[in-house]
Amino acid sequence: MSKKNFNYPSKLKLTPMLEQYLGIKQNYQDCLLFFRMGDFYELFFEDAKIAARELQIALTSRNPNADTKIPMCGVPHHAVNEYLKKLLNKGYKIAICDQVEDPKLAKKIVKREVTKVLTPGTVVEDLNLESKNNNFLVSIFWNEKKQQGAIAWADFSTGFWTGIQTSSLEEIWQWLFKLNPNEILVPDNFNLPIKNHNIFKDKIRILPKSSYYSLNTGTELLYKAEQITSLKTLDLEDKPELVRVCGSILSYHLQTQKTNKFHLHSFTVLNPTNYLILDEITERNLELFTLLDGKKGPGTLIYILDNTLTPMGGRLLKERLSKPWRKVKIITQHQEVVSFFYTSDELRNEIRSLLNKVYDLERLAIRIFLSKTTPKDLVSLKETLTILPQVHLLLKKQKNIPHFLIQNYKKWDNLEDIKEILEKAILDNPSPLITEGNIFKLGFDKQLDDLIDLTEHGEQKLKELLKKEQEKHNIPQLKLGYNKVFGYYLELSKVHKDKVPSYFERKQTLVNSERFITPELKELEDKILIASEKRKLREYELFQSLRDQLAQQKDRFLFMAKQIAELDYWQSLAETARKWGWTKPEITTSLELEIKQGRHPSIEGVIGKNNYIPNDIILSNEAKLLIITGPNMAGKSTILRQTAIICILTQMGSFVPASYAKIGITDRIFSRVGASDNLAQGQSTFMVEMTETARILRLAGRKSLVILDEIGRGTSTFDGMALAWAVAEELSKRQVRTLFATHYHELTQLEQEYPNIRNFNIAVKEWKGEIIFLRKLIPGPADKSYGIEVAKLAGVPNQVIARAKEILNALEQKEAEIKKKIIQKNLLSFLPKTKNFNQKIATHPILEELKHIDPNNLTPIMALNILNSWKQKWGKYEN
Ligand SMILES: Nc1ncnc2c1ncn2[C@@H]1O[C@H](COP(=O)(O)OP(=O)(O)OP(=O)(O)O)[C@@H](O)[C@H]1O
Repeated sequence: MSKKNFNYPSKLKLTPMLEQYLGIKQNYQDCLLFFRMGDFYELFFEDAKIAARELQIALTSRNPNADTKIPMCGVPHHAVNEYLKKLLNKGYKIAICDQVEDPKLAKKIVKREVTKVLTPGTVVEDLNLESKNNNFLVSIFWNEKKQQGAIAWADFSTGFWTGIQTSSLEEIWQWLFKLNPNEILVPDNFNLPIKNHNIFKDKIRILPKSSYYSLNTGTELLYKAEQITSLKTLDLEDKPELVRVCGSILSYHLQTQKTNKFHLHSFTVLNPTNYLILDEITERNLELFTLLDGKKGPGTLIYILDNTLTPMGGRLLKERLSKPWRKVKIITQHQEVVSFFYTSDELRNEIRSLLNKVYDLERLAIRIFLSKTTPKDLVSLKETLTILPQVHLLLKKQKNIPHFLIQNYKKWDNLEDIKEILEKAILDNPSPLITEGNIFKLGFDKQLDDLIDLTEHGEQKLKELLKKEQEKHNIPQLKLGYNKVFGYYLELSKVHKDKVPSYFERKQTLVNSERFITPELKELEDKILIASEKRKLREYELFQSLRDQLAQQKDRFLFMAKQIAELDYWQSLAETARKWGWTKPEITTSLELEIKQGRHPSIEGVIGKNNYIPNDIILSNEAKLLIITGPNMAGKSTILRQTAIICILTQMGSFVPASYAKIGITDRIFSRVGASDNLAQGQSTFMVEMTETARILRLAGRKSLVILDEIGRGTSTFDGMALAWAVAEELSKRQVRTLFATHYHELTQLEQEYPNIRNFNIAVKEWKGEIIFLRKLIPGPADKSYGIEVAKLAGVPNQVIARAKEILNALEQKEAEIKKKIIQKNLLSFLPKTKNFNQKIATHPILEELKHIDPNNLTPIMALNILNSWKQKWGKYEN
């Protein structure tokens, strides 16, 4: 929503309240202004129309009888969060304008100020935050002249932020799609397709480049926020575009958080070479977080993988799944710890039952620091802190702990001092609001104790005073009363007039009695009447001071939040491995990949352990590119995806769904799987397919893993096949580890020409005219397509199936025969040879060995041994 010039009807007669409203609204034109009036937040003019429509609440008018009406709607203040949540989800920016003085003390009109600005990408309150998801705000900058740009992203609710500078605009888009942020900041000169991009249009905030993206302001803000004196400290001295985007995020921080306190962690420049790069398309194709149709839940990898119990652990798991490691040392360190938790079910169960009671320490710490915490937050903090020492003790008791885990828990800080304060201070079930009192326990503060005593025992104290006066002057007839005019009074019948002491001040004379007050009674009355207000005020003061005290401990809280997240991550991977019978993979720096009895975890999760048929896959120097053929529905895509998923899991330090796996580290995984059109971006299905293929061919290297599913099928047979053929050749020549599923049977001839290409197919059986899927990957090409049989299975009517068969027969006999002759028999002989193919690589190792064997000098035993070694090496591809 952007309203540059806020207009209101000029004929409007302005009341002081409206004048105040308009004065404030001028500065928040791009926000919906929630204006506090008594127990309601009201919205006026255009804001009211939008809110009424979006929130489905009644639109009324402030001055129903006037000529020029003011549209208005409102929501009760105690339910405001629900409404805010809805508007944030729809991408609105909201300014909350509160009454900042006591209305009773206000001389004319109560003072109001905007106390916070909420935007979808910057909220830190528990509003629309999903506990196990990060809430990213992204900022982008592109310097057209230098052809250089940067992207940075921050989660204000956890303090995490990072970014990269790059000379590739495409890389910026990749990150943007992958992060799928809730809000995107861009400078006003940003003349790129993003502006028109349907997907992100509601999330974009266009900011003035000169102020938000200035290099000087960016540098100054970074100095202030990170408390540094040189950009070198953050490795930013040679990254001006990144400094600009960081600056824009910090400026936005100032604007929205309404505080000069920066709470983001130390900025780290992201180094992509540390990670296995999975672009957004690959994440989507492999259904890591969402299904292809965008839904979450069963069928996604995260659904199977996530056995975390804390929000921090859940977020960490997602982060690592989207960015697994690339360094063997790091992976094995984590793998050892996962193994440790895997082997002891008892320990894991105990840890799990403790972690289950831990709250979101990370977000609690940030809310405390930003003074946005509630009494309930402090109860959650207290409960979390009671768990920490128990987890610590449990870990300390264990034997044979991996060194990496010891390092982790040695630095453990149980935060016992904070726990003690909270235990003394906060009630177990405090009031949800900080202004309502009823937050603190007795014994925490003497002044508050007196006030609580008065509010809760005032009546008793009055009775005690009465008794004292009765006994002192021997007038048991003295009574206590109350009326609105005098408040509390002492009453005595006229009969005992002579017993009235001199300090009793007469207030009223009735027919038979007289009413008095005493200085002591007056003082007690004042105390009682204002004690309740005073108590609220005192509790508010105490809460603020406790919050400030806790805010200073932010780094300790965040450190422990990290420890807990890490622990939760390990136990979760161990739990998943146990649940699904996964094994620990071997990791190597070679380019090999060997998976025995591999399964697709998400499909297995849906169809059940017993219904999944495992498969072996070997990629080696001699089998770098596997051409996988087989009928529709046989399981080609599944095997492609499961191989990629097993690599990803390995590099997260996880166990994998296989009986054995040896995985050579991968730097990038590329996928071209299935039809995904991007009509929103104005591209056809075939165009998307080719754009993705082009990207793979540009970026894939020997350490990458490429999975290609039926490329070229979106165009005419010859065009498509020619493209698929050429792409396979290219990847084979570049020795990129590739799984290539295709329906073009002609491609299986590539095996004869390229020594690192191998044919595989997924076996099916025909039985009484029906097709039975065996789901087994076996060497060699598939014999036929079975397209019509699969169509029959899908319920295509019998008459259509029968007719299709007729047509197929005819085609096969006549035209198809001619084609077959040309394509299948002679294709290799008449296709032009490719250039620059390295013959040395192309030679099959067996042939290479044969060259050096002299049969005349071989004994039968030696010959048998050689044969045996070949059998061991090459005989794996048996049926
Ligand atoms: N190994 C397996 N064990 C059990 N079920 C499997 C296995 N592999 C695949 N399936 C089941 O078969 C379905 C189809 O598999 P998949 O999509 O991989 O086939 P495909 O050969 O790629 O088909 P198409 O060529 O039509 O795209 C999967 O959704 C899954 O339910």
